[in-house]
Amino acid sequence: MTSTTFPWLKGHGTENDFVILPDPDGSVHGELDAELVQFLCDRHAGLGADGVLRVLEGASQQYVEDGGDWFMDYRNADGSIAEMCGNGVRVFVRYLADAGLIDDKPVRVGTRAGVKEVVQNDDGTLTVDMGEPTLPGPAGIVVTANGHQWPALHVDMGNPHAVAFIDNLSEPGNLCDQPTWSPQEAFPNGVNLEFVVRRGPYDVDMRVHERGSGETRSCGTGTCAVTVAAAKAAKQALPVTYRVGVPGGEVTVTWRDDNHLELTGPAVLHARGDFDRAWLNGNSGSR
Ligand SMILES: N[C@@H](CCC[C@H](N)C(=O)O)C(=O)O
Repeated sequence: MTSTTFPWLKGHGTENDFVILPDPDGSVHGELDAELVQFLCDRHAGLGADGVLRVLEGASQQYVEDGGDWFMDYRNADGSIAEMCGNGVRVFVRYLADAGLIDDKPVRVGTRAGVKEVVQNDDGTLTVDMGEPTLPGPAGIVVTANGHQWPALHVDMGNPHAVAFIDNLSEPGNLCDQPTWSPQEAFPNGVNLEFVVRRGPYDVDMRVHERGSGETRSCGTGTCAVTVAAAKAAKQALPVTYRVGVPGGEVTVTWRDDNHLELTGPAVLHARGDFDRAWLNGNSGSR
């Protein structure tokens, strides 16, 4: 039996924004359903967000075998489940700290892409050990947007990314429209698409079309995928650190010599409230 009202918060990491749903033992939302996620993320009829972060205590989680102190149950705006969210996990830990649920020690957050350790830095940023990238291929992936085509590199950060280097960030046009890729079989479960301009040896800017959310103002796993693609393209030795600019700000990504990626960036909480499920039921006929 799920509760009639439930608390929510809003937060963002470089303007990749999320509805946070505290649900320590899973009793508030039960099996979080896609329709509720879609409603909460709706920018006109709901609260508006790129995704939902449900906060579960590690002990109650059932999704990852190797544990974690907390579990981040991440959903895209369309209600689909994704393995990992690099901006979301920083916002998740910001919430835990703000709620007094953790101290200032590193926290281990379970995700569907394994456990991620997050450190709160003295300057207010958070650093996430994002783990190792893989480059599953195949070679010859092509991404098409706005009548342009680019070769792209498949980088897996627990979730799938295709990274294309372009000349100008306006070339992909209106990324509200879904870009396409070939071969289709390269990404049977969909893909996050990054469009990148190199500004310097360790400096890039990007836009992203996220699987399940459309164009967003930032994507943390995407900034890691882009760092991998950029460092590989330039044949740079590890460790290497990049500044990655996104429409909503910038982050720093280090590809360490142990092959792990480390993502550092801000996380902000900016609103909270209580939601009455009756409103959802009452409004469902008018959508
Ligand atoms: N915005 C996130 C990524 C969220 C998941 C992605 N849309 C997917 O479906 O894989 C990030 O900051 O990493």
